[in-house]
Amino acid sequence: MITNIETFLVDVPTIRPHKLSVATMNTQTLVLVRVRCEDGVEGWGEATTIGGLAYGEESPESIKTNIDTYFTPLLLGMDASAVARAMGRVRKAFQGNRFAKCAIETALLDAQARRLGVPLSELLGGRVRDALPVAWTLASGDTARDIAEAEQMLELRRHRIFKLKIGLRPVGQDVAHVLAIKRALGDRASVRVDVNQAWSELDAMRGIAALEAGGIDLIEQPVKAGNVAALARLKTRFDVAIMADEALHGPEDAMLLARQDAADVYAVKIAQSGGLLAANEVATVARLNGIGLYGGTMLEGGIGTAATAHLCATFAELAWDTELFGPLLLTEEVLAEPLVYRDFMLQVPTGPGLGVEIDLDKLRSMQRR
Ligand SMILES: O=C(O)C[C@H]1C=CC(=O)O1
Ligand SMILES: [Mn+2]
Repeated sequence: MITNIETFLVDVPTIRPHKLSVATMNTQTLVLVRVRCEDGVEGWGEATTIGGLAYGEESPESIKTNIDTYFTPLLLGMDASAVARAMGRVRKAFQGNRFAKCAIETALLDAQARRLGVPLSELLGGRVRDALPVAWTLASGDTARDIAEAEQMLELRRHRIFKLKIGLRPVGQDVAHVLAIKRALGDRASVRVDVNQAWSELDAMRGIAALEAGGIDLIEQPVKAGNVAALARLKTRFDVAIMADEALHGPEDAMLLARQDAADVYAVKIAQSGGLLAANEVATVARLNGIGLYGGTMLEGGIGTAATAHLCATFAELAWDTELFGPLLLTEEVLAEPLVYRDFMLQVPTGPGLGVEIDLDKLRSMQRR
């Protein structure tokens, strides 16, 4: 039986400013959920988003309030080991709130996997890989600093895939910035861009042509999420891979984008999808339509990152790797033992459930009050 649900907001400074077209992040607010059960088992989930309300329509504060006010009273007393049944009631009772649903579902699945003594990946169908290649986002806003950061990551053997955040400056300036970085790194790295919806279709036609000619491998969400027709036209027009991110809010969007042949790659994000199982459905739609997969992040800490890693470990094909670097962007760790990044890969935890332990004292000392 579910006996207690607790939510935490934790403000953690980033290691440097992280500049997106929609926000500049100097701190990240982790939204964490602990579900405790009568049998002594507990599970953790995460509902972290980016830039308050700048990126999505759920804020850290609204997620916490909605879980505390609506989800918790509904869930208390339910059978903790009947996860699908509990989530069915949640989905029936509450519209939207994908991040909150993801955190609750993750916590229930973490608890159930611990109860069964298996890694979460085994509840999700079984892992086919133990480590995942991880991209790093260069987003300091400064070309020379980004190149130095990339060189350092290559030297450390931590990342050899780099995603550049653009869309804030005029197209010509952004293109010059990206191509300078690509020229410096050459064939030693895959360089990709994320426009976070900032371009018009005309901007995109100019920008993508230049980026494609300069050897950039992937263009993420160049135009507005709602402009699926433009995304489809860009996919047809260019050879370089086009990835849908903000346009994807779960399995229905995955179907819609596939029907319109709008993207070569899907960024699979568990919170954006409304949970691990919905994210798995997004991946299934992609697979059935010949669309490549990329393990995406909302710059979560160790809990959400581990959860996504367990899901990605079950994908037969993961052609575009992952960007599961969230904890590395933060100055503080909430896990007792940090996730292991080695040889350009994140090692998927092997212990029961998420396979991570939370440092509760530390968490409480950082908790927003
Ligand atoms: O992909 C996004 O839009 C959000 C996020 C993921 C990596 C990063 O730097 O920002
Ligand atoms: Mn993105």
